[in-house]
Amino acid sequence: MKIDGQPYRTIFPDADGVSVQVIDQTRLPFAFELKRLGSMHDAAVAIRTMVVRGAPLIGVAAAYGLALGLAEDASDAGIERAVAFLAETRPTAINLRWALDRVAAKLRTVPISERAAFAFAEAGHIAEEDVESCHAIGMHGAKILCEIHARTGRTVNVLTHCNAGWLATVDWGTALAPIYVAHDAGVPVHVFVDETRPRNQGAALTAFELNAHGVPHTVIADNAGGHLMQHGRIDICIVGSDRTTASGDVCNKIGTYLKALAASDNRVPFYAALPFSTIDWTLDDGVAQIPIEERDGREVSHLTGRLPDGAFATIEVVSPGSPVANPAFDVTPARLVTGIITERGVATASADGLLSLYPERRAAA
Ligand SMILES: CSC[C@@H](O)[C@@H](O)C(=O)COP(=O)(O)O
Repeated sequence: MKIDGQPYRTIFPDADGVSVQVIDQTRLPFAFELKRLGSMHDAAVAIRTMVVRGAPLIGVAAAYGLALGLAEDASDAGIERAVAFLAETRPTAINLRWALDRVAAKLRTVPISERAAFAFAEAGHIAEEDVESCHAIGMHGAKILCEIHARTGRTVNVLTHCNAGWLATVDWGTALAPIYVAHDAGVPVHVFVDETRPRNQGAALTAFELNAHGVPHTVIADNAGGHLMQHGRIDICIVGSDRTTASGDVCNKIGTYLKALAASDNRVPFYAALPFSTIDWTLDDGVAQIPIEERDGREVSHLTGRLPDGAFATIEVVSPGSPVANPAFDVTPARLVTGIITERGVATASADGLLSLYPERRAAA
């Protein structure tokens, strides 16, 4: 994706060859700044504080974090310690654990002196694969948008929640990739962007991306989606996922479930777009089994933004002393999901649907 005409990825190796650069997402949309991650500790802090966020991106960041950790201690015990340390930075997105396990498994047969460099290269491979997967998701998902346009003959109105765009991945995005592909192909698309309280990833990040790419969009309060659906103003919902069960339950940013309920009530198709690295084949009941991250209540009680003089400021918005709770994700059961868009195509949200795209998982299932 391009910012002011210059192509960017959200994470890339630094010119020094031993560290990585990331786009600092805590500064967007008001400042576009890069941040250097030079150690495993830097990577862990960046993931925890959401300098980098979005399931596929934190997987890649964790893989680079592991490589940086091995530069300090590449022993078997060092690998285990680094994996445990990075894995607990954010509990819900399975991509993080998946990326760490993939790198760690390959490292076992690599001589200790070569492990850090091997892991750094492997993190790069994961990043490349993510770009390919997300582009393929875009191609498959764009067909659905083209069909809607062909049927209705007018602009396709998409509702999305949180940020599942290129900022949440290495490039392209998941839920937004079909929108970019369709828009670039000349299909008229307009996106209703849920602001996505408490951290406002929709208002800040999705709107920033769509602006940068010239995709028509409108930011709405989180509670507006149901009303728009009742009045026929949404043709399709597309969201991302942080963890998808083998049975097709989709865990995504808090509030996604309510959008799926409204979509079901109004017969609006509801799709989740995700790469294979987001599927947790060990789970079959998302509500019961997926760990939901509980974040700091300050994200609910306070808001950060820009003052008229350009300075960043954090203000309190909740009655002082009132308790707050901040579950960061919720689970949308498969029965509310029309389809799952992956790099291999579109499947029904069910065990059979996912296995039809990933037949190699049949034996394990
Ligand atoms: C392609 S990203 C899918 C999800 O990671 C995205 O929708 C989301 O919920 C991100 O949550 P975040 O808490 O900002 O990391």
